[in-house]
Amino acid sequence: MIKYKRIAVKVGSNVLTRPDGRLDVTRVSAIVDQISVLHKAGAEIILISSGAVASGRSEIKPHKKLDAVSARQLFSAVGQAKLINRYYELFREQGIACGQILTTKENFGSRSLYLNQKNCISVMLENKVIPIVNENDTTSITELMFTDNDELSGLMATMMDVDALIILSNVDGIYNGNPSDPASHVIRQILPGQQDMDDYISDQKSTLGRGGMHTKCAIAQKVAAEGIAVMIANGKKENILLDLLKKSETTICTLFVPSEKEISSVKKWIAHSEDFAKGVVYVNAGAEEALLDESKASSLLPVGISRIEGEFEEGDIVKIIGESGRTIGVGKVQYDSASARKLVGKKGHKPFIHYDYMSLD
Ligand SMILES: Nc1ncnc2c1ncn2[C@@H]1O[C@H](COP(=O)(O)OP(=O)(O)O)[C@@H](O)[C@H]1O
Ligand SMILES: N[C@@H](CCC(=O)OP(=O)(O)O)C(=O)O
Repeated sequence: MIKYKRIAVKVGSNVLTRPDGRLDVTRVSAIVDQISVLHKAGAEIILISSGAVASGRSEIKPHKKLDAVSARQLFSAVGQAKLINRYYELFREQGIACGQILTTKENFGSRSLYLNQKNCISVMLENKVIPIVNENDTTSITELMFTDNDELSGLMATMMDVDALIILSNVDGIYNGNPSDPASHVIRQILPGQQDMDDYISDQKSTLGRGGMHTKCAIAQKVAAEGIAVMIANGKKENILLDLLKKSETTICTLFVPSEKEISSVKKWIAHSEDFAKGVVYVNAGAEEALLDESKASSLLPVGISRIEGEFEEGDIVKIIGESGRTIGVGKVQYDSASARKLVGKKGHKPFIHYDYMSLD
């Protein structure tokens, strides 16, 4: 019996490649076998798989030295084809259909693109097809790339309302010190709103990883705050996925305990939309206090605004900043910037951001 119905599984580059950089077909096969068991037991799995750049790099030797962007484009174009081909054949041997989704950060930037993408994955799941998601590294513009696939997996987990997100890396979880120091151990559980983890985590990364443990941890905390259980575990261990789900008490990982607070799906989208903010709204002290008062739900009214920056349309996302300069949150606006500027500080108008369309930090 599996505890979770819908699960997002993210597999890092290092899990899927050998020390010499080649695709580790045995590991890919082991991951596919475990996902197949879960799929056959009735779980809906969304696989977020890195490994395109790493598998392309070992496949092709460029004629001349390439700049970073060209190298990423070339290696991912070749590597993604190789990777998805492996997955396709391995899932087919299990009698399971899989499909490829290559996405970019822009696809999360507007509600319509977001819902379109959500629809695609929903229809795949309804038809028992396993979605295999990766960033489209061939067309992603450097400034608009996901920090790494951990960020992408967090967005996917929230968008698809999964019950659990499992992040498979090359370490057993988050250590309370340097993972290679025998004196440090894996932190087994992190409660909602718990401590700042930065003291434990170094900037050290695995050889092929992009974001490192800092992003993994920040994403995991954000996703858990939205009610989704998150586990960081070692994808190189035999049967790790099945053990995490069937022998959770005894399997080493870092579990981010999900918050019990109910959050609407639009609020979840807004919570992950800060990078797409088209403008900034500065609020006065009274409005800041009202917004941050957890005992009641307050919308942001024009009377609480002191200044507006940027040009935006109704329905765009803006960042909310308090008098001290601190970012309070983000929200979807009910005015365009020109109309809003005319109403700054004025009473008796509809909310600039309704509470239901606001996510506070
Ligand atoms: N406190 C910590 N606990 C665990 N790993 C850590 C810690 N601090 C830094 N790391 C590094 O984070 C790496 C995993 O992140 P990353 O390189 O992004 O992997 P992936 O390819 O799986 O996304 C580990 O290999 C480890 O070197
Ligand atoms: N989209 C890239 C993934 C880069 C990345 O985020 O890697 P990782 O930190 O190992 O999950 C690829 O497939 O190579």
